[in-house]
Amino acid sequence: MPVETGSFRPSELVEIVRLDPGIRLDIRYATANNFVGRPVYDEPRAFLQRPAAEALVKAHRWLKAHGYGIVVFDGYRPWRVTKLFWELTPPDKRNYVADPSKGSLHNRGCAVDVSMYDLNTGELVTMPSDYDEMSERAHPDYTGGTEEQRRLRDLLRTAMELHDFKVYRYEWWHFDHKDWRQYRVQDIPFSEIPVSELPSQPGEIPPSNPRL
Ligand SMILES: C[C@@H](N)C(=O)N[C@H](C)C(=O)O
Ligand SMILES: [Zn+2]
Repeated sequence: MPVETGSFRPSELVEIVRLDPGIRLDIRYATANNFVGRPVYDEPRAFLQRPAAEALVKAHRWLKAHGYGIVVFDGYRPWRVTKLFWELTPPDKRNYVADPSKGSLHNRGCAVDVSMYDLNTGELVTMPSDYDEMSERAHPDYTGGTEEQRRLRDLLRTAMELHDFKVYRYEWWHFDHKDWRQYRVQDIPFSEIPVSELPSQPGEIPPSNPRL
């Protein structure tokens, strides 16, 4: 684990679906359908630090007016999983995984991997690349693919960037929350994450302005 000095906020990891059950999960790291080829999580769950989780709920509600909802592939990720990803990824593809000597922003509970589903059909949308595809098609500025794929990718980016997230320059699905510097790298498994005493109810998060 990286040695981190300085002061940090106490961790308050919240389970995303408790804030808004309309946010869907597709936790491929709890299945064999991921770039490792086997499950690396015991449970298909997703957590974020509270400010990031609340911002994600606002992005999801903003997207509603456009006919889409958020699908989460991954949120908080224990550090040992970042270390495993790094070890299994060829050196020339390591732009697509975080260096464990620094830790991933996922380890701080402040990064989230997301896509969108169509509110009418319930289907996951098609983006210019698959999730975790380690190629230039994954880059948020990739100019290939279809116009519709790029429109969807750019709509997701707009929704997230209006709500305090920043896209990662090599992955259209990876977004960092602005508060990431305030939280430490952690390695606790999902089963040991304390249950928050104060789960926000859906109505407690003010709606974002859908006209923005
Ligand atoms: C592994 C991929 N889904 C991802 O999250 N990559 C970034 C760079 C990370 O590991 O933090
Ligand atoms: Zn990510």
